[in-house]
Amino acid sequence: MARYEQVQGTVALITLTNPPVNALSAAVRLGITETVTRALRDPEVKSMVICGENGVFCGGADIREFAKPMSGPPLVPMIAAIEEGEKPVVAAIEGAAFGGGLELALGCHYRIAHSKARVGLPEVTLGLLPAAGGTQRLPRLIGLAPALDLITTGRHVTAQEALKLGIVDQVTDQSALDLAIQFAQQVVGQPLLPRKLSTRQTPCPPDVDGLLEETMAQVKQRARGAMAPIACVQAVRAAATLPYQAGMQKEQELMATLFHSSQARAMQYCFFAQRAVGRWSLSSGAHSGNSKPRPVSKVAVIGLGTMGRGITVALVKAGMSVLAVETNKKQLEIGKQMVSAMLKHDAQKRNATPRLDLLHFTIDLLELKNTDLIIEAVFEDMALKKQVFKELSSVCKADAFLCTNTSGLDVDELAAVTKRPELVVGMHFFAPAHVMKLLEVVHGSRSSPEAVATAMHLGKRLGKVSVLVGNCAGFVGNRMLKPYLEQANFLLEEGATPELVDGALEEFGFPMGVFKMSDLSGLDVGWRIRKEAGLTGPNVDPRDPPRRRQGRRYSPLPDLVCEQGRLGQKNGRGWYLYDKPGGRVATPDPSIHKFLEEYRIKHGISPRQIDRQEVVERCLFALINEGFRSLDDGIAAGPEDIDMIYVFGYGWPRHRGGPMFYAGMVGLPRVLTRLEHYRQAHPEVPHLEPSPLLRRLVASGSPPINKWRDFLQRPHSQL
Ligand SMILES: CCCCCCCCCCCCC[C@H](O)CC(=O)SCCNC(=O)CCNC(=O)[C@H](O)C(C)(C)COP(=O)(O)OP(=O)(O)OC[C@H]1O[C@@H](n2cnc3c(N)ncnc32)[C@H](O)[C@@H]1OP(=O)(O)O
Ligand SMILES: NC(=O)c1ccc[n+]([C@@H]2O[C@H](COP(=O)([O-])OP(=O)(O)OC[C@H]3O[C@@H](n4cnc5c(N)ncnc54)[C@H](O)[C@@H]3O)[C@@H](O)[C@H]2O)c1
Repeated sequence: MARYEQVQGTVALITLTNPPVNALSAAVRLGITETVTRALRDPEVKSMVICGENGVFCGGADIREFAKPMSGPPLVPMIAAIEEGEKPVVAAIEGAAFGGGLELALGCHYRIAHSKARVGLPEVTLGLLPAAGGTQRLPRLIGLAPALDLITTGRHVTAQEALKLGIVDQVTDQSALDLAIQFAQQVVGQPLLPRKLSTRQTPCPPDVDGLLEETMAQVKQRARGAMAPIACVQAVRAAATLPYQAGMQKEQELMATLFHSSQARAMQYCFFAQRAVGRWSLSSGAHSGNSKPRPVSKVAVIGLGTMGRGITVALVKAGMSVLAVETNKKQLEIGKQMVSAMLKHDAQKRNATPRLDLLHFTIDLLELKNTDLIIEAVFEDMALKKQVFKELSSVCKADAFLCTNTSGLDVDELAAVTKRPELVVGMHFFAPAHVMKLLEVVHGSRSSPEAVATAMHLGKRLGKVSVLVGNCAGFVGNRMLKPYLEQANFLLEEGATPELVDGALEEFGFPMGVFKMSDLSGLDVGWRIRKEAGLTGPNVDPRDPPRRRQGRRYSPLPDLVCEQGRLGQKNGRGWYLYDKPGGRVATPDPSIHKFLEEYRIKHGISPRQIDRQEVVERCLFALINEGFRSLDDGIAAGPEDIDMIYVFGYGWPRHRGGPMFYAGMVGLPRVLTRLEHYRQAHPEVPHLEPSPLLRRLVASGSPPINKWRDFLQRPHSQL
């Protein structure tokens, strides 16, 4: 797993050979240990170069090995042997040097990078810290503040930034390997001690404690309960305050607390799940491996509201030409101003030029005749969307794909009004569409594999995590959100306050609780949907009592709040009070408390003490239960799909792995028992009835999450 060659007479070239990313598996570590020992012993060899095969230096430790018993030579002594050796070693970094890969490079005496290479210590994103000396060597090389930044965020750094920071010694547009070999010959005989990072002092600012405290406070706030970022600060502190060996000891101790933690397992599960959801398949036998996307160069976006603007920005940022369409000149001008401003703002942040030349605006649908793919983002109104799809079907070229950004309407119903139902798919973006990483690609019953492949591929080009889902009301994400919102409202009826519910969910790790999130989205959005569904407004069945609709318990609280003119952040009043319309800082509102008290009195409800555990269980177990139903219906292909939808689209804390992974961590029998308990207490809430799949899994001994697919009633039946 490490190839040994002698080049230019005196240079030992060691190549890591473990495709696709040359991860440091046990075999690779053994290969490095043996080849380095050989080179150090060979009197003909004066220096060494370490590189990776196939244009990638090294993607770090082999993450798949973390779940198995450790075998092979450990990384720390392997890297120490390279650094301590008396022959200069140069790392030739092409592609990527991440995690253990960069730590290996830091053990080398020099680093040469290709201009397209990226480096970083992303262990924190796996629930770990860089534990092969990274927390001790990087600060000694680049200083305390930049090392804290890189290690606590895990961000990837370009070769140019790495050169500026001093992580690499040279960057080249040519072959990094050729330059490294040349370099390795030139440095023979030069003093090696100053190049050994373990011998250096960490460059620190005068107020070390102040910097560490400030960083710790920021990290704790960002971490939302994740342990790894905090351990990263503690480890880097050791690099600034302790001798090297004691720092290494601290690094190992901190790693020991993280390594087998549920958070690390959750985050490593997310790493692989994110990649797995890209490998989609349909019941027809079509799959990502045998279905080719069609090239798309011209895209149109219909509707330049909240979503259309974000989608347009995302497309332009990916270098695509976009024709943006609105109903009239006034709306078009507003949309144009907004999109241009968003692109300029984004370019300014990146010190780049906004690609306004890729944007075209029109109110004339006839201009769409050469477009390859159209994304409709008009109001959530089936009649309007059908009208738009009919027009698109007649004006667009026969093989153009027609996609809808609907949040949950029936994709088949839209496809049916076109002459090309096989080219219709859902592309459900999340707000703000140029920021949020999730794309639900909705497969209608007649969507072709080519249409699915093209939408999935387009999502990838936009930098999204694309997840293929089936067609049902709300698809996967919004369908599961319904019981979650419902439970939150019931908790208010029973005695909770918005801040109690939100506090419990934020403590769980969500960036904001359900009521703050609703205020942010706008309370009128759900109100409109409930009116259309006949749950409130003039279409309600007059025989329904106020707290019952369509045969089940219903809470009119959100409708009553809207009727008071409280629409959320947009007008400064929702479940909370804001300093001004559009304000972001939520303050508990005594008039909402009074309103809730009066409501309970009116409906004869005796408020009770509700604790945080009940909030988490009622809201999240109801959501998880619907996740099991979506799996059993074949609307979600697997638990990983649901988990990635929630992590990337709904702010589910990554260190808890997603709702389905979390259910497995809590224990399926416990989730079942608690749902049964709440169902008994609230017999009029069908969403609390444990799903048949959950029952089957528990009856089968609660198999691990990677076996759940074997228990599905209709695997892929809807896809
Ligand atoms: C009492 C107990 C004491 C316990 C103490 C234990 C001490 C243990 C000592 C450990 C020492 C720690 C060493 C180190 O600090 C830890 C690490 O290095 S962790 C790994 C850090 N690296 C990363 O996070 C990088 C991960 N990879 C990527 O970001 C990307 O893959 C890439 C390298 C940028 C390449 O991107 P792409 O080209 O887009 O390719 P893909 O992402 O699709 O990947 C292709 C394929 O490769 C698989 N893969 C990638 N990286 C790894 C890896 N590091 N290990 C295993 N597999 C990897 C990836 O999953 C893809 O495969 P697929 O999933 O599609 O089958
Ligand atoms: N807002 C969200 O958070 C969100 C998230 C995901 C999906 N969606 C979905 O995206 C779609 C758009 O939602 P939004 O929030 O952007 O709505 P919005 O009200 O902000 O914007 C809709 C835009 O469509 C334009 N429009 C209406 N009819 C049109 C027509 N015939 N031709 C061209 N333009 C037309 C309107 O002028 C308006 O600018 C909806 O289907 C919604 O359910 C919204």
